[in-house]
Amino acid sequence: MSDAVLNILNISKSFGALKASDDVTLDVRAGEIHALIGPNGAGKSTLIAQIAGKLKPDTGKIDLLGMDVTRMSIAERANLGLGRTFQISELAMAYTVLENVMLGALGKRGGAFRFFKPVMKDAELRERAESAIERVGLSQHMNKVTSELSHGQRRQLEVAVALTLEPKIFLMDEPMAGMGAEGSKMLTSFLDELRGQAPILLVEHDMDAVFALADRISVLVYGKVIATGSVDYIRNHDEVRRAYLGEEAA
Ligand SMILES: Nc1ncnc2c1ncn2[C@@H]1O[C@H](COP(=O)(O)OP(=O)(O)OP(=O)(O)O)[C@@H](O)[C@H]1O
Repeated sequence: MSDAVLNILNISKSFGALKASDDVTLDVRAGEIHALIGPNGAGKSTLIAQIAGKLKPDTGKIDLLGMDVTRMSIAERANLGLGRTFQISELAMAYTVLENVMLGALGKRGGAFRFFKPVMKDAELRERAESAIERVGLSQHMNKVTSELSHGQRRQLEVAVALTLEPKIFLMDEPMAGMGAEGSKMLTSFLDELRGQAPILLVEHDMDAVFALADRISVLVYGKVIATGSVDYIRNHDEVRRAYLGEEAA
């Protein structure tokens, strides 16, 4: 049996006449960071949305841990172990770091927001949240209100929220976006370590981060995967250089 945690098989998705995903097949294997790169509008976010369950593919199949999840809801996929970093807008800005992470853990239990207060006293949940916060290096900011965090710290917080769900795989859509050089470096080393816990499908424009982290890279152009392979293979791939990397790979 293959060690693929996620298998995307012949996925296609059109918006009117536009094929945003065109017969995409790729897998994410245990222990790896698989980067998905491509020019603006290539269909990276559309593909991630189909894996997460936000969009339904027109054709094709998505297997997660050997189960066909193509028709499952976002919540069902999350419960199976599909973690994704939330967009910043999904964090509750008026709440503390700890409260945000506990809210995330609560989601896993199917609880409701109105039960939040008693939940804050739930020792097991709190412990899980605190350990996730520690793992991303935000312990000293545990009781800070989220709106007071820097952009980079909010990114770390998103990962902590995802970690409480004990994901078997992570989807990350441009985690480096808006980070300064120092923040990117820190996040790069964190993701490097995280792959040991759960493999990552990483959409990222920051090529330094991609080349530093990826075990494999898939290149999407006009909705199609034009190449999949190691960093060296992709850097030296003629069509990829023409379509996307240009001088960057030189
Ligand atoms: N809901 C939608 N309705 C119509 N067209 C859409 C929709 N979502 C995406 N598209 C189009 O599908 C194509 C792929 O978009 P997508 O956002 O997936 O690309 P991307 O590779 O993530 O781009 P970027 O790197 O700029 O984020 C684009 O041409 C986009 O305009």
